[in-house]
Amino acid sequence: MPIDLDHVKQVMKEADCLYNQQQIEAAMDSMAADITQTLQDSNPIVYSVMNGGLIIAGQLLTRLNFPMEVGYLHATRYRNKLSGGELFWKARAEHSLVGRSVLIIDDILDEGHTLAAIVEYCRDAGAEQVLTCVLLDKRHDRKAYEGMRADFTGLDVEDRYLFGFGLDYKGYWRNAAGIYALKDH
Ligand SMILES: O=P(O)(O)OC[C@H]1O[C@H](OP(=O)(O)OP(=O)(O)O)[C@H](O)[C@@H]1O
Ligand SMILES: Nc1nc2[nH]cnc2c(=O)[nH]1
Repeated sequence: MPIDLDHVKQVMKEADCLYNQQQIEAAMDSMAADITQTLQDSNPIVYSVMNGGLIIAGQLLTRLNFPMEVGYLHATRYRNKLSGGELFWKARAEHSLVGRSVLIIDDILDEGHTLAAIVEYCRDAGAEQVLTCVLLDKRHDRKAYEGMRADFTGLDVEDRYLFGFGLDYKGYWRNAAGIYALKDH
């Protein structure tokens, strides 16, 4: 069934803006400095996790001024729904990961099952080190394992359904230049 675009627009009107573009840019500057310090001499392969990682990866990568290869992985467990299910792989790595440093960039660490599975996949494929970077870490106690954190985190965020800056509401608003929380969620 096609989605009602008036509903999509209404969702944005009623949403709460949790972080604006300026705040996100400051967080990306800070992450870029930390990533540079850690990875600048390691010739990493940097993967964006599609689809949500697209915007943050694009904007973060231009802040990193050292040699790297860039690609994407595509794994999803929400599939435009508001709650997650089993992880479904759509595209795996094209490079050999043997002996390499790998940086995974995604929009959010929520329960963490997506990132945990991707890290395990890269390690199994022979990567020497696998580091993770997320714009957002959702605060709650439902993580895949206790104390789970990414190696680089932009902003902590409250436990609500979010969209914007890569995150979708039913496939829409990934393009929004801020982080928004759905009304009453
Ligand atoms: O920490 P988790 O609870 O596993 O959730 C985080 C994942 O959920 C979203 O992806 P989604 O499956 O919605 O696919 P998408 O990136 O195409 O929106 C997001 O981009 C992360 O990859
Ligand atoms: N759009 C969206 N995708 C998610 N994947 C995991 N958590 C979220 C969330 O809050 N919003």
